[in-house]
Amino acid sequence: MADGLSIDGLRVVYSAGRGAGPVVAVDGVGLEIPSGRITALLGASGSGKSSLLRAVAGLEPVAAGAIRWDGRDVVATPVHKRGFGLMFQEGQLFPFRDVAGNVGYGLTGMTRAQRARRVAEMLDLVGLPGYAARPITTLSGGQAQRVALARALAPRPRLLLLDEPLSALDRALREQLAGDLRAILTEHGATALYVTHDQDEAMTVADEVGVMEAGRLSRLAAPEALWADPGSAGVAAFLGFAPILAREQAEALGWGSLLAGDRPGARGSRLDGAGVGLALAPGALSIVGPQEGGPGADGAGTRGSAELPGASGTVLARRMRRGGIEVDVSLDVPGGPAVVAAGAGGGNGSANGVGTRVRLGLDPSRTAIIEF
Ligand SMILES: Nc1ncnc2c1ncn2[C@@H]1O[C@H](COP(=O)(O)OP(=O)(O)OP(=O)(O)O)[C@@H](O)[C@H]1O
Repeated sequence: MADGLSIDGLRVVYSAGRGAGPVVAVDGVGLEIPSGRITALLGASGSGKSSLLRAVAGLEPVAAGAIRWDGRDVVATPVHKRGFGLMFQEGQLFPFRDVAGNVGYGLTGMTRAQRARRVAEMLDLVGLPGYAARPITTLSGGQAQRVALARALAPRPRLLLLDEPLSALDRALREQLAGDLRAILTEHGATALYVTHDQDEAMTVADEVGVMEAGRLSRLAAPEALWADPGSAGVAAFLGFAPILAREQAEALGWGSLLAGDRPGARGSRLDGAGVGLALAPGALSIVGPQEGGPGADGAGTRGSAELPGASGTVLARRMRRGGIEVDVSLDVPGGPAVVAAGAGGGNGSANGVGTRVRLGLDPSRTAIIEF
């Protein structure tokens, strides 16, 4: 008997109203979350992430399939008897209670002293010691979400369901809280299903990340494995891989060896057919010098890596991104130019301004093989 959450062939179907056909929001998903592990679900808007989480919570009816905890089907169990904790985008704290009143809300069958002890323990865990008497209305957005997390964890739920818990916060806070959240959940030994559309957040928080497309779970893997092998063009595009070069294009650029089966992370069985391509992850390309033979080119530093040749293109645009200069380059590939983003390193930009011809190097570790 499997420990933890086990979902099998889950379907969630909505009726879309008069005249319209039903909407299949979750279409035959299987997923296991072993006890003590955190799984995040990523996917475009409307891919079915929230519907899946809500069905597990008991908030949406299940059209088909099973949801089991420790091997026992909970589909017929009402929401409040599943023993699952919930946390949403807006913490939905009770504004008329103070912090302690919110965190202690679900703690039944305890003496007042026991409850106060548990509340204090939870506030320590989420980094808000001493906040028990604070009115909810005086909290910042980040503090409110920490209180919401403390409230969700306080009754020791066997599974914690988090739906976009950080989406209402600004980027810097989201990044910090995502790291804190992982530490808190792991310290607490929590089993969790975490829904988000932010891939950095998913990869920071979770042990395994699933990508949903149109109601189906396309891929489920540990973050590094997902980056090394996104599996399909759809998942790769969702993660930000661009472009995905066809085999002929990769070969014409001199990068065909990266499609070889003995590459770490590559799945050999894929490589027999012609229908494979090379997907470039963000940061895979960077300018290594002016185009060979062009003005100022001396041949040095024009190779992409020890084994790979570089590729030439024309700079179309430049921008500042996360402290570095990034350029859009129109890369000469068979079948027409492909516009790619590449790092330009430091410098004042006179060497690689808009319109100049440059040579791009490829970091082979930031590429993946895709099956079409
Ligand atoms: N109550 C509802 N009635 C009818 N259709 C619904 C209902 N809730 C969701 N849907 C539809 O089900 C599909 C999946 O929606 P869902 O909210 O699960 O996706 P999501 O991946 O969580 O999206 P988002 O990131 O935008 O929240 C969408 O097509 C949506 O329009």
